[in-house]
Amino acid sequence: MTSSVIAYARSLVKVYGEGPTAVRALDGVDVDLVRGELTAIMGASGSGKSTLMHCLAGLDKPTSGSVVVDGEPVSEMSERRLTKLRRTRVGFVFQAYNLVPTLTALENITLPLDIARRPVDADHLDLVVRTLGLTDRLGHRPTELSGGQQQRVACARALVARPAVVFADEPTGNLDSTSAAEVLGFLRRSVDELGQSVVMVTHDATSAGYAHRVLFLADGRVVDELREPTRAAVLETLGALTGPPRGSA
Ligand SMILES: Nc1ncnc2c1ncn2[C@@H]1O[C@H](COP(=O)(O)OP(=O)(O)OP(=O)(O)O)[C@@H](O)[C@H]1O
Repeated sequence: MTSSVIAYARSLVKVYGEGPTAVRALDGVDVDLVRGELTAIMGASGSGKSTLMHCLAGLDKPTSGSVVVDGEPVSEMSERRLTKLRRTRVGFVFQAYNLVPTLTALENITLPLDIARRPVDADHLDLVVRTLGLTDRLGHRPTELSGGQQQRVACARALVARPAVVFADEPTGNLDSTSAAEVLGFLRRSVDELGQSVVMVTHDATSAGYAHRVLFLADGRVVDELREPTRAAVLETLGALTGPPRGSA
């Protein structure tokens, strides 16, 4: 592994259930995630995208194989060490923003650090808040913010602790196209300007176009990848994997 790899998986297998009904969600995945890049994971429904992300992030245990994040052997960790890793070394953005409704945007952003009893680096907080365009929204509660603004708060919350990797699962799944473009633009800036490493699961070719690199899964395996993807190239690759794309004219 070179220092340009922030996280990797080797021979990763995840089987859900047992016997004849067992599902092999990951079937021997080898992947290197590059430091300071936005990596998108795409593939048909059921291809294993969420399972891969959850195993990489220490949210789910692989059946076999290994995961290393920022030099830490995630796949071998006890629950206790995993909890610590999730608090300090990885950040999460989910489709549902999962903000605490009674807290302001600023309080939501600093909550993980407060829970971990870690100090807030005011300069970094300021940079993250400015990068995400939230400077004049910090005193607002989630109900006073648009969906796009709430997801930007969730992104700021994931970024503020300077995690090794931010994992985003369909981060724009609930957003209209304008808000989605804003959130994706800010996620990309967090990579280009703050040096963050981000892994994002998405169904959407336009979203994948914001990534440096797209990995394509089929039947629990990485079957293709694109660097500096365009929407058209993503659609073409998906089409080759799953048949002609629908509504892609
Ligand atoms: N907890 C679980 N128990 C049993 N089977 C599961 C579980 N989680 C996922 N699976 C199965 O594993 C396979 C991969 O699921 P996964 O959610 O990783 O796919 P995905 O590509 O993220 O799909 P989608 O795009 O629909 O979210 C699917 O066949 C799914 O039904």
